[in-house]
Amino acid sequence: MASDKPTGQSNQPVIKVRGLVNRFGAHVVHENLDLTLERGEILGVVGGSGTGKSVLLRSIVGLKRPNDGTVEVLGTTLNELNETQRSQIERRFGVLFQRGALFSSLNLQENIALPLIEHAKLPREDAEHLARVKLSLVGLPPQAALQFPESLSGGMVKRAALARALALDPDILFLDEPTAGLDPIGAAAFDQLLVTLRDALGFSVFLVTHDLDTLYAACDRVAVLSQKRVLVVDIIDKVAGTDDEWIQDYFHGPRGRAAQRAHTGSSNNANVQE
Ligand SMILES: Nc1ncnc2c1ncn2[C@@H]1O[C@H](COP(=O)(O)OP(=O)(O)OP(=O)(O)O)[C@@H](O)[C@H]1O
Repeated sequence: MASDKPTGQSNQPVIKVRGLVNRFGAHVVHENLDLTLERGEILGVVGGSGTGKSVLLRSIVGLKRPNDGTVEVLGTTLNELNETQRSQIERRFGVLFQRGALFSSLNLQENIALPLIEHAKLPREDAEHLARVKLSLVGLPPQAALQFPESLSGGMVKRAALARALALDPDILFLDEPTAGLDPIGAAAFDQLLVTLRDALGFSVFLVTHDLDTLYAACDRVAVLSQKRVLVVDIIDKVAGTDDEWIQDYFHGPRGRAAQRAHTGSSNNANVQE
């Protein structure tokens, strides 16, 4: 289970989604969806394929305009903002998408320096120096700075993409399937890195995942998307106990049981005997 949350400057939630509606033509993806991300927490967002996890993430970061409802971020309601105000808020986000994280024609140092040059207007030399600091923060060796994405393993690419998402010291980190495509050891190392960085830097995390190990290892709370809304959001043990077919299959199928055993260090039999 993740370690204790760091104490934030305020107890206000960092994201408040209320009454969210998203549609594509006649297809309703979200209907009156409510969700809150508390300051300093890692919130895992799960649900069956097509339940709208990515659309929810995109609605919050401003890539999809909701059809109705409000998204409040860091105390500000997004749909009341003009373009300049919106881009100021968006600078406080770090986003790591499943695909297309890095530019293949730039080495890692240049990739991570880019937002620092474009948004923070740093001179190239300073930006690249900071980029090397970020790369070491995510556990990459100094020589990785001059390597190109295609020469790296999947795990190194994810770390580099995380370094880029952290370039502007975000308040909120959005991750879409960060451990997809990683082997179990690489995925576990990424989960641990995420918790360590959150503890050290104090950001809040909105994490879309299918990875049960990530839910157990890194998330403070878990939100389940189903029936066009958030069906339940709570600590993982309570979510796993919810009376719902998808939740029971997901958390108590063979993979769910294995993930639970790996993270509690006890078997279900031991629990039954208690
Ligand atoms: N740009 C779009 N145009 C039309 N329909 C879309 C668009 N983006 C998403 N959808 C639809 O919205 C629904 C939710 O998509 P979304 O990608 O958010 O699901 P998801 O829960 O992230 O799924 P998965 O776990 O498979 O990644 C799907 O039915 C999808 O086809």
